[in-house]
Parts: sequence; structure tokens; C-alpha cells
Amino acid sequence: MNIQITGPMADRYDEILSPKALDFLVALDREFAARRVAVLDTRRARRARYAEGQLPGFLPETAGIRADPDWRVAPPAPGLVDRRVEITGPTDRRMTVNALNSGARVWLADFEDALAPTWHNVISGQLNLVDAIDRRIDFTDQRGKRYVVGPDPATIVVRPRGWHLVEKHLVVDGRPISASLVDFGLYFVHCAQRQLDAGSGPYFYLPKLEDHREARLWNDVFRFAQQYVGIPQGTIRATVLVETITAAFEMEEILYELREHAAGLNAGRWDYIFSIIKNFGCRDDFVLPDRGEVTMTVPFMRAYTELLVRTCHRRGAHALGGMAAFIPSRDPEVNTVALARVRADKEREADDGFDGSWVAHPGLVEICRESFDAVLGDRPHQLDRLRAEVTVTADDLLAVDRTPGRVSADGLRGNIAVALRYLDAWLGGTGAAAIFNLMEDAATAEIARCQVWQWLHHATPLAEGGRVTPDRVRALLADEVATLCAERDPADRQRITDAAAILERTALADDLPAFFTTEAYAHHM
Ligand SMILES: CC(=O)SCCNC(=O)CCNC(=O)[C@H](O)C(C)(C)COP(=O)(O)OP(=O)(O)OC[C@H]1O[C@@H](n2cnc3c(N)ncnc32)[C@H](O)[C@@H]1OP(=O)(O)O
Ligand SMILES: O=CC(=O)O
Ligand SMILES: [Mg+2]
Repeated sequence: MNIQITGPMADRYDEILSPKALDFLVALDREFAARRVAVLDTRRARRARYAEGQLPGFLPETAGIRADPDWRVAPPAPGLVDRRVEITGPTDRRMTVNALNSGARVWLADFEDALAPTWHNVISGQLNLVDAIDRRIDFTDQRGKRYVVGPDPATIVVRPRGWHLVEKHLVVDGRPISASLVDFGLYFVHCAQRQLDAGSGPYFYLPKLEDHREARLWNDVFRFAQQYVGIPQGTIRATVLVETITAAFEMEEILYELREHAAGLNAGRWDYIFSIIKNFGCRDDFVLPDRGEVTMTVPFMRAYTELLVRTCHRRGAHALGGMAAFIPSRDPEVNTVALARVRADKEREADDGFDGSWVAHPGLVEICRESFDAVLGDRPHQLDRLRAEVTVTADDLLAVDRTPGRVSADGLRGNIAVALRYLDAWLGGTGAAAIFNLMEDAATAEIARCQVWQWLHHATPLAEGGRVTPDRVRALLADEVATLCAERDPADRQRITDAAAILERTALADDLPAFFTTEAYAHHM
């Protein structure tokens, strides 16, 4: 074995970084590292083609898979039959207990959009999962509040980091390991059997896939892992986030590749919007209005969710709705509006045929449950609602220019403020934060960053007059830095300055970096 741990060892880390676990990570790396690099090369080449004006379409070479009416995905596994409410969140101890007890059917234990991937967060998150399954996680906090996992906890579904990221604290042959393989591998090696013994299973959400070949790579990882530990092929279940524009053209193929492990598709709306800006940001017919105006009912978002439900149900897979970014507030007026918006969002999804949806906060579980109860009643899902009347064309998926709305001075300032504040939180080790009454995470912050870049790139006119220029953006950023510094302890100044520098590099440069996380990761020791 040739693996180095370059991060510090803290209490109980050796339980997660055991010889058996490290052997498994090395085996995964040897088998799949080169294929991951090929995936990233393919992504880069595709983005370059789009920058030159090409647009995606449905693939002619896989038309046979789409036309074949006969194939289906695996049947739903224990704990994943009724998914009407799923709560998402990071894997710190408090959130773990709260999510398991929230009343949601599923907990998406997040190493991705909601996690700042510090070494501590990554390893302690794995420890918390082991402890939660073993029922050894109970604790009392400094306030004297007792945290005990209740009798009917949510089913755990782990979301590893995407293929673009590495875990620099684990190095094989001088190279950092894929963060996807680390998050998947550590959970799988420690918890697959534990979960099976508990009547559940090793379940995953797969983020940010761009095409069906990436799904094939994951399927091969699953086959390898199941054989390695000696559990039957087809034990794992994976729900894929359709959160890139390219994956939207390959939903059928993604389910097909993963069919022995597939549990459904999720409409990851925030990364989806980010992906549209990232891929087509140079085109003036793809300029989006203010972030708050890109709702789920604008034509290109509607086309995407309608196609997702139809595709899933045709293949026997669950269709899961996405995240309304509104969270409960202590301000009663703000709270009333937020809860009404979440309710409208969940009711629309249930009416459209989704089988369940996501909430970001325990205070929203009931609203989501009620919205789906009203449509599902006692049925666990609505897979029988085939939505055969839905037809979605490539033009529909790409109809970004039919999005109503405007680019405003407030929208520009808001994006700069949110991106800055989120980066500050992320650098401080927090991957999801309430900012101006909305849940912000890596995906929503990416939209804010990329909109600034897109509007600058096009010198977009503002509704109030004037245009988006580098001078205007720099002045707003300086202003927002000053406001944030004034709110915070002087000890936070350096981090805020670092956050502003990352935002300058990733939103004001000529080229748009594919992810801020790959740029900012160097700051995590
Ligand atoms: C684009 C996407 O990928 S969406 C999915 C990724 N994003 C996420 O998962 C975000 C998840 N949500 C969160 O992290 C949080 O709700 C935040 C950060 C937005 C707000 O959290 P807080 O500021 O702690 O909210 P608030 O003070 O109202 O929390 C009240 C209680 O609910 C708990 N709580 C809040 N959200 C969650 C959650 N998602 N899971 C579990 N517990 C939660 C808090 O821990 C707190 O518990 P306590 O009373 O025991 O101390
Ligand atoms: O992961 C979910 C998203 O909306 O992005
Ligand atoms: Mg996402």
C-alpha cells in the first residue's frame, strides 16, 4: 500500500482511516483514477465546443435506448419506497441527529453542496454516520439540549463530492485521491454492511454528472465495490441529480447505465441554472435576469422538470423535486412569505407527478409532507403517473431567451453580497448558511458568482440605467466587504479579504473558472 495521510489525526480518526479502509481507497484509486481524469478532459473539451457556439442535443447514437420501451431500473430498495419528504444537510453531529429525527423519510447526508470540505468536516462527517447507524451518536450540547436519535429515523442517503474535486489529505503515488472516491469509499467500507444489517442499504446521491459515461463510471465503481466486500451486485442504490444541462439530454441513458443500481433522478435546480450560465454564458441569447426571477415556472426550467418526471416514471424510477431556498425565519412577516413560497413549490411538484421532494430545514418537513399527502394519500409514490402527454424538445430545454425578467442594480449587488458572504462562510468551514433569509450553498453561490461574470462579459444594461462594468462591480465589492467587516469581529478580516480575492479571481477574470471550489480549496488546510 502506498497511501499517505497528510491531514492531522484527531480523536478517533483512526477508526475511519483504518488499514482496511485505506486499502479499499487505494484499490478504488488504482482502478478508477485514470477514468476520472478522462471524464474531466471530456468536460473541458465539451465546454470549449459550447464556447465556440455549439449546443447540446439528444444523442443519435443512443436513440435505441430511448426508443426501447421495455427496460426498467431496479425495484425500490428498503427505506426508499416512500420518499415524499427528503431533508438535506451537512453531517455535523447536531445536524445529523436533527435530520434523522426530522420526520423526513430520507436524509441526504451531504458531503457536497452543503459541505465545506475541510479535513475535519470530511472525516468527522464519516464518524458521525457510523455513530448514527450504531446508535452511539447521542450527546448533550453546551446549552444542555439533549440529542438522541429517535425510534423512526430517516433513511440515510450519502452524497459524495463530485468528480471535479480531490481530497488533498489522502495521497496515492504522490497524487491526491478523487474526493468522490474518498466520500463514497469511506462510507461504503464502513457502513454498507452495517446498513444491510439494520434492514436498509448503502444508498447514494450522485451529484453534477454531465453525461451517461459518467454514470457508467459510477456503475463500474459500484460493481467493483460490491465485489470487493462480497455483497451481491445490485445492493447499492443511487439517485442521480440531473443538475447540468448536458445530463438533461441524457436522462434515459443515465438511468440505463445505472439500471441495476438506479433509484431515481432528482431535479437539482440550483446547479442546473449554474450549469446553463457556465456553458453558454458567452452567448447573448442566454443572459439570465436577476437570480430571484429564474423560477421553476420559467419555460426552460419547466421543460426540464416535466421531462424528468416523464423519463423516471417510464423507467420505474422515483422522480424527486428540488430545493426551495426559502427557510423559516424568526421575523413573522418574512416567515409567512417563505412558508407560502415553499408550499406553492411543493404543491406544484406533487401535482406535476414528482414522488417526493427536498427541504433544507426541519421546519419545512410538514409543509412538504402535507403537499405530497394531498396527492399521494396512502400510496408511497406515483410511479404509475406516466405523463405520456409530455413532449420536450431540445429547443424547449434551451429556451433560456424566453425567461421573463430584468437585470437590476439590486440583483447585481445581491449577487456580489451573497457570493462574498458565502465564500467567507465556506472558508470558515461552513458549507450551508442562511444569508438574507435564504439557504445558500455551493450551488446557489455559484449562480451568484457566474451571473456577475455573465453580466460583466456582456456589459449588460441595468433596468435602472447604466451597464454592468468592471468599475461598478469592483466598487460594489469594496462596499460589501466594508459592510461585512463592520458586522464582524476584526479577527475575521483576513478571511473576508481572502473571500473577496477569490471572488475577484473567479467572477471578474476574462475566463470563467468551472468551479469556485477548486480555486478556493487551497485555503483549506
Ligand atoms: C442546492 C442544494 O444542493 S440544496 C442541498 C444542500 N444544502 C443544504 O442541505 C442546506 C441545509 N440547510 C442548512 O444547512 C441549514 O438549514 C441552514 C444553514 C440554511 C440554516 O441553519 P440554522 O441557521 O442552524 O437554522 P435554524 O437556527 O433555524 O435551525 C434550527 C434548528 O434546526 C436545525 N437544522 C436546520 N437545518 C437543518 C438541516 N438541514 N438538517 C438538520 N437540522 C437542521 C439546526 O441545527 C437547529 O437545531 P437546534 O435547535 O438543535 O440547534
Ligand atoms: O443539489 C441540488 C441543486 O439544486 O444544485
Ligand atoms: Mg447541486
